[in-house]
Amino acid sequence: MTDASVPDGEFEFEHRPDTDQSFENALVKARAGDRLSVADGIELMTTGTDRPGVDPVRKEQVLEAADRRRAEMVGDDVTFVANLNNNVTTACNTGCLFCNFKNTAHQFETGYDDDHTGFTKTPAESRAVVEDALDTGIYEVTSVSGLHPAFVLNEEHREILESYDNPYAEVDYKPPAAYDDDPGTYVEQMRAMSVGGVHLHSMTPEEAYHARRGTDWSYEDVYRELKDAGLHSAPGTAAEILVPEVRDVICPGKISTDEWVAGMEGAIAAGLDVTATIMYGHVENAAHRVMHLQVIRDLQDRTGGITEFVPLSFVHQNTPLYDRGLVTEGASDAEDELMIAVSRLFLDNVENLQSSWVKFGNAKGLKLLNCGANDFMGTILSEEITKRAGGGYGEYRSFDDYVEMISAIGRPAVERSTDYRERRRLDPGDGPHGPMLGPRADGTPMLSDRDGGGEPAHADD
Ligand SMILES: C[S@@+](CC[C@H](N)C(=O)[O-])C[C@H]1O[C@@H](n2cnc3c(N)ncnc32)[C@H](O)[C@@H]1O
Ligand SMILES: Nc1c(NC[C@H](O)[C@H](O)[C@H](O)CO)[nH]c(=O)[nH]c1=O
Ligand SMILES: N[C@@H](Cc1ccc(O)cc1)C(=O)O
Ligand code: SF4
Repeated sequence: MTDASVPDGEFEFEHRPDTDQSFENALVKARAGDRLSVADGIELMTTGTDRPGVDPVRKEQVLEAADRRRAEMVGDDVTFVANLNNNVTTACNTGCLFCNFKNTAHQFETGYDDDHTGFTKTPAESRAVVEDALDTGIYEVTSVSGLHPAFVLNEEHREILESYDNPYAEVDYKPPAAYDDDPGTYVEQMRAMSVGGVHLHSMTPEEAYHARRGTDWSYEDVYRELKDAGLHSAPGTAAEILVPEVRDVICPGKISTDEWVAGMEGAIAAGLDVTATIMYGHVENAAHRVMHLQVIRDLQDRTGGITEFVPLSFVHQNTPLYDRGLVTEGASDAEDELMIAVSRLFLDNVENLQSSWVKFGNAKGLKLLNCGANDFMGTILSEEITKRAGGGYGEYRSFDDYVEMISAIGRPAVERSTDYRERRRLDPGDGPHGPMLGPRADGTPMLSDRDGGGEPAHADD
């Protein structure tokens, strides 16, 4: 398999999917549950490096092996969480070429005239959003945001940044007075969102980097302070592809692979669970995907702190990568299936593998639950990242949608906590369904008057 979405001859990567392993050997190891090498993983991801394109028979063999491994590792339950996404701000100067979530920060400055689609919430506004959602029964709030130049960890951090001669140029800092809306400090946002016993899942390694920029503070210290302010676990986005030659193309302004790993280790050392992600289907090839999986597996060997792995399929429509002709499309169905399957087979130390209905839609999202995935994400209630990138699968799934879809593939539907330790099996014959694990949840359907977003909630759509 080549990197199909890349226009011919565009990138001369050092790492290419050629190996000295054979597909058959790799498949034998995968079926036996032996630990796979990167060369093995590349064979499975490509269905053989000795032939062009995906071989449909071999692909089915890989998917079947992964589905079996899923059943052995975690059983048949399909889990999901009652959660809310709350993005604090879209202001960001990092300039990732795959991202249309952000708006450059100067557009938020007082006196900027042209219209823009961005927003910044004060801590009080964030709290109000979480408060409302708590009444619907959510267990978790997930909060990921742009790196607003006025955002700082705490007042001590602000003083340090203000002591620079030219803080905007040197450490991407401008005081709140320069902007229409003030995000406050990260600590204030954590305090605001961790209201009423909700589980707060926030602060990606990229955001943690921003929360310590211009200081010599460790990631562990920063995450400890955030934890004291109410943070419970950290999302492992900003991972994208953890191979430098790919980051150089798609996100040259972002933290490096090593920095991402250091951030995750800091969060885990501070006592937080973390998730891990890969964002694939753009300029990278199958070798990069498997190299990324090895970074994750090594991190998990050292820490055991990763609760789930989330393959995020690149949504290309409204992104600079697409506009500039650097990619022509996202991943194919076969690439999505193999990404999930090889993640299950390669990551022998990560229990939970998420199928993201936001990225894949219902039909493919369900299919992937038979290719190695065991988790079907969360209700989320609102979504900005995929929507702004041009994705059309909506912003919400109800518990009834979940039970209907998961039952349709013959699997038990299970409400979970963020850390997967609390679980509640739902009885398909006993609807209407609502959450029970959240601090204010009592089984009432979350938003009974809303539909499932951008597409009907049928397993066969
Ligand atoms: C939008 S950022 C917000 C948090 C923070 N700024 C960061 O970079 O971690 C969260 C993640 O969304 C994902 N993302 C952004 N644009 C995407 C796209 N077009 N398709 C798929 N995933 C995307 C990336 O994996 C990114 O790390
Ligand atoms: N895959 C996507 C997620 N996943 C995160 C989950 O919703 C949940 O927060 C996590 O499993 C921890 O419990 N969130 C998105 O907004 N978009 C996705 O594509
Ligand atoms: N916010 C990310 C997805 C995500 C969030 C939290 C996680 O723990 C994992 C993945 C996106 O939509 O692209
Ligand atoms: S992915 Fe995150 S860091 Fe990169 S531009 Fe988007 S919001 Fe900013």
